[in-house]
Amino acid sequence: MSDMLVLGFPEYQSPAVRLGKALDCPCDAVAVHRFPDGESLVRLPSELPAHVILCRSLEHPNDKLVELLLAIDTARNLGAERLTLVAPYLCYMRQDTAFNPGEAVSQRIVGRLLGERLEAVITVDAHLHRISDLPEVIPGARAVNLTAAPLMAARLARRSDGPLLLGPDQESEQWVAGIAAKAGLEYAIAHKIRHSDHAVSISLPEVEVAGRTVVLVDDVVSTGHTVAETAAALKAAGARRVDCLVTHPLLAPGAEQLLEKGGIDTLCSSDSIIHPSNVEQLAGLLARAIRSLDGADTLEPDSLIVDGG
Ligand SMILES: O=P(O)(O)OC[C@H]1O[C@@H](O)[C@H](O)[C@@H]1O
Repeated sequence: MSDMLVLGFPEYQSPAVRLGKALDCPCDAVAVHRFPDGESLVRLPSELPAHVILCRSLEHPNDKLVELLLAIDTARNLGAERLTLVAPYLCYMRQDTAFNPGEAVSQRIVGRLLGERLEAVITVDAHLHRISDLPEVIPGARAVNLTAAPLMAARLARRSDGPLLLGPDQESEQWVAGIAAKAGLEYAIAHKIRHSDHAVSISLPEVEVAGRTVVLVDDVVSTGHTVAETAAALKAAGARRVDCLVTHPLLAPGAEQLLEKGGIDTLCSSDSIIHPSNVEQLAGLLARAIRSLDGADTLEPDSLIVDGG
C-alpha cells in the first residue's frame, strides 16, 4: 500500500483525482449518504495508509463540516496517523469578530475545530481580513494559505488586449496589485460600501475606462452584487468589455443572472469550487504545498500567503 492516499468527497471527486495524480499517489472516495431526515452517513475505505489527505472545498459548509468531522474521526479509528485537509475554499473565514454583541466568532470556532483534529490544513486565497495569519486562525495544525494569483497572472499575461485590472473594493487590492505586477498590467481599485448581503454601492476610481477592456479581479463571487454593480458602472462609463476573474466561484442562487444583467462578458475561476467557469486547476499548486510540508518540494514564494510551518 502507498503510504499516502487522497480521499475525495462525492461532489469534489474530480479535483481530488487530479490531486492524487499530481502527487503520484492513489485517490479513493469518501462515500456519503444523506438520510431523509438530513443526517449523513460517511464511509471510508476500510484500510488506510499512514497519511490521509481529505479533499473537499467547504462552501455550503454546515453539512460538509459535520461530514468532515465524521470522516476525520473514522480515519483515526482506521489507523491514519497523519491527516491533511485540502480545502481550496475554506468556510467561515469572514466572521472574524463579533460585529454585534452576542455573535459567534465563527472563524475562531471553526479554526479551532480543524486545528485540534488535523495535522495540516491547506487552502487557497482564504478570505482573511482583520486577522491575516492562517496559522493564528487554525492553531495546532500546519496551516498553509496558498494563492492562485500567479496562475491568474500568467493567464492575464497571455492576453493580447492589455486589459485594465480592477479590484471592486479595498480588500481586493491584496490580489489585484500582485497579479497586475506579475502580468505587467495597469490596475485600479474601486470603492465599495456594503449595505447588506444583497446591496452594495460602488464608486469607480478616477481612471479612463471608455473603450477599454476591464478585468474585475476578486477572491470570491458570492451573491454577485459586488462584481455585477461594478460591471454595470464600468459599462455605463463606456467600458467596451468587462471580464471577471475570481479564485472561488461560490455563486449563490441568482448570482449568474446578476452577472449577466450587470454586463459581465465572461467569468473565469479556479476549480476550488466546480463550475463551468473553471479555467485554472489548482492540483499542481496543492501538490507542491503537500510535498513542501515534508521538505520534498519548495513553493514559489509568490504562491504562498502564509505557511504555519
Ligand atoms: O458581493 P458578493 O458576490 O456577495 O460577495 C463577494 C464580495 O464580498 C467580499 O467579501 C469578497 O471579497 C467579494 O468582494
